[in-house]
Amino acid sequence: MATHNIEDGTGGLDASIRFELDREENVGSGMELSLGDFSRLQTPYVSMADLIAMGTIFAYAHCGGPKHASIPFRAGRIDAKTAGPLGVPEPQQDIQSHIDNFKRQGFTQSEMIALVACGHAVGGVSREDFPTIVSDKDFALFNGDGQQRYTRNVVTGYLDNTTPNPLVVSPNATMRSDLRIFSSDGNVTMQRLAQGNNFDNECASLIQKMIDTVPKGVKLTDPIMPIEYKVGKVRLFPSKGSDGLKLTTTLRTLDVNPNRKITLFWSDREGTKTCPALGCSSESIKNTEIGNSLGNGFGLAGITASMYQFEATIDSTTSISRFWFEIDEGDGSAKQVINNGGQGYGIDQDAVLFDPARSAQGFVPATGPVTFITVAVRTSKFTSLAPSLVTFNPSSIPNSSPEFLPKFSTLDLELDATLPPTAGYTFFSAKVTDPFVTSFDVIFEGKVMQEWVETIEITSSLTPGASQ
Ligand code: HEM
Repeated sequence: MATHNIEDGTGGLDASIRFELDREENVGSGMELSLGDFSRLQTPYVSMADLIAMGTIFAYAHCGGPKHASIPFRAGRIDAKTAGPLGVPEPQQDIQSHIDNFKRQGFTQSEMIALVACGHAVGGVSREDFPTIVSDKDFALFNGDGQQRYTRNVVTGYLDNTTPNPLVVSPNATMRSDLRIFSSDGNVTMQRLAQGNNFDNECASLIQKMIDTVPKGVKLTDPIMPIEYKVGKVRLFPSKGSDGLKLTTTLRTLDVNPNRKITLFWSDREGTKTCPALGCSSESIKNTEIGNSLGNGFGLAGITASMYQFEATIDSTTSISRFWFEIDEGDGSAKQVINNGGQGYGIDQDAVLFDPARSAQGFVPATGPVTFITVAVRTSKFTSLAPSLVTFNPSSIPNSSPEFLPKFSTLDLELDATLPPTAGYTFFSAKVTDPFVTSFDVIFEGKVMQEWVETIEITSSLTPGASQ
């Protein structure tokens, strides 16, 4: 975001760093390593810039950032297609350059002082990148805590002259940028940060301001908070053991109640031949507690949530048009219906379906790691055109450059003679040999029929030695 210019709205957190790694001002391998880590989480819907913002929030929490000052996440950042202007501040620059640089980005002098202190509340300087700052060890921490964790010691240690921060005490006075910055207003800001919870609170709001600094025209969402009931991915496919269809989905609730029972209801696609007027039903088959660690957004927000799994058998002749849930908390209170404001959750089509039961991942001796993807097409809808896939490799690995740009590829499916037609469906399969593909869309007659199927949804393994 150091490229932002508040006057003309250009630059900001747009992941242009991926095209700027060879610049002098971006010395070191840290950025490339972080981009490599984040890149695997890119999806067709989540930009690298959003991942950098989210990574900052998680890093802050995981390094011991305070729970009372967590940073809200807003989404919607758009990745730059090319490098941005120069602008990352460097330690040898004079104080006026730093004040001007931060002003260009939209930060006052006092905000600059606090933000630099917040940034340097974790991490340190490595000798390899800055031998003129650190010469006696490989890595010198900013804080006097001796540990890689967030601490306001970067402020208190500076004020009481015990800080080991190399950008304050380096023998090379030219490189003491933190000293020049922290003292630039006569320590007024640093004194304020040392009081009460000021450091935690100001860091949270300034780091939020930093990650929400985006180019003009990019519109960020409101902070993303978990909704009370969240329906997960829905898959409908011909059952393997019977002549029916299988529907799998999940419902996430925001708390844990061991007495809770959730039932899935659905209505037919082709009228009400088999389901009673109030719908067919199936109880959840499993529930799992999620979110009790910092590893996900629930943990960060201090919430423990539950995920209920459903696996219902549907008559393939009547099929399914919509579904809903009924929740019994088991405490005598009235049952609650979760039905998308009365409309139910729709199944938009049952003609072309990704089939997780007939798809598999594994290792084929001749080819290496492979994913066999099967798609079921309602035999009555099948013309002569087979479905195809658009696959997504988030970081173009193994042929990736340090830019870690995602790669889309098209792959045709072929009629699969090993899978006899079942429940009115004919099966088509494709072999994906790129082990880095993380998701795909299923296309039929030029339309996206199944969007963003993730390869982690394929849980079956190939029998060793299979060649399929
Ligand atoms: C005038 C402004 C700044 C200067 C001159 C500066 C300078 C530096 C230098 C020289 C390093 C060592 C990098 C290395 O060894 O490869 C560093 C590390 C770091 N800086 Fe800054 N910085 C500034 C502002 C910021 C800001 C605003 C933040 C974030 C809010 C920040 C966060 C960090 C972090 C987290 C590290 C540790 C990286 C690690 O441990 O690998 N810095 N900074």
